[in-house]
Amino acid sequence: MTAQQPGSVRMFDGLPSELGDTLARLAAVGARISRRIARGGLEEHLAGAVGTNAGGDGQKALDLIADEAFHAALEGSAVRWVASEEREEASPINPAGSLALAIDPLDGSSNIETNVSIGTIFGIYPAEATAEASFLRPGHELIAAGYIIYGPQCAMIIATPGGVRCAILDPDSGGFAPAPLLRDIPEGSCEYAINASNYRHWPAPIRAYVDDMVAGSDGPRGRNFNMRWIASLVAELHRILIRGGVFLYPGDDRPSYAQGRLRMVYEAAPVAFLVEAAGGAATDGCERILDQVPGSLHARTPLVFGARDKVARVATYHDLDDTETSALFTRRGLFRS
Ligand SMILES: O=P(O)(O)OC[C@H]1O[C@](O)(COP(=O)(O)O)[C@@H](O)[C@@H]1O
Ligand SMILES: [Mg+2]
Ligand SMILES: [Mg+2]
Repeated sequence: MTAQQPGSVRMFDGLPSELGDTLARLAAVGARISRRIARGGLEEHLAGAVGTNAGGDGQKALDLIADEAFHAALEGSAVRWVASEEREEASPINPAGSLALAIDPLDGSSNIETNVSIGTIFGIYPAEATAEASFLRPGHELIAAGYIIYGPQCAMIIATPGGVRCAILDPDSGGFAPAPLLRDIPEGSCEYAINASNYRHWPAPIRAYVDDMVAGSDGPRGRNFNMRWIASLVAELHRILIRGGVFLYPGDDRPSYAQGRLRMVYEAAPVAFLVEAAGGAATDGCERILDQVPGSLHARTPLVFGARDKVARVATYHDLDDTETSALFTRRGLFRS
């Protein structure tokens, strides 16, 4: 692999130049954030609390550092609008720009001080005359989506209608190097990811689905499963792209969690676009994420994504009637795999 300088457009060969340039700018910022994370705790405390964002989440220092760095890097670019998790309203950048960028500048903020993988998630639409028209639209209108993962290895994964690209940051040169293309999401994994501490708050179909996996070889699925929960969406996504499995963040009955925790515009839609490009599926439990239109910039949605067969199975639990979802798993023989 040949290392390239951050921001080099070679990584984005074959893409329209304005899109390639925008992605190169995101890559350059990602490389700088990765270095800053690696030095976290030496000169600065990146996990220090600094405020609250429009979604009501506490903001950490790195949330704002990343948000400001991405906005600054887009000055003079083809980006007309930026919608960020950290800003209540979308920001106008270049009135003549043709692109609209939705971004979660720093995903997995609760993990900053724990030295666990965190990331940046983004989706790019053709820009419209207003921010609302640019972002409040179905995700299938995205022209690119991707993420940068800041982990033991920093990698950037991008999906366009032409396929999925992967590049890895060479820490010696400071440049991204193209890496072999990922395969489609593997089927047959026994791993699922969900924050099980919310079990008592979940709707009955999600409880039934998880009950049947927890029952393992003694239950209707007749096999054992393994659970993972990193609490960094990018890290769960990266694992699922590499190894398969399924991720669930359902709506639940906690105050303000009726639509789950994850936001449609800059988390769920870009993730869904990428997962579908990698041969997987993404739904809100039943319906395809990419067909849904968010009602506002920070609207939440339940999110289920991963291997197609697993995501489809979650939907089948929503077709069961109440007596079946509330029954003990031994009564759901229907789902024996
Ligand atoms: O703490 P919980 O409820 O398990 O939620 C974890 C989820 O929240 C997130 O951290 C939300 O993203 P932000 O860190 O960008 O707010 C996801 O990365 C993760 O999947
Ligand atoms: Mg996030
Ligand atoms: Mg975030």
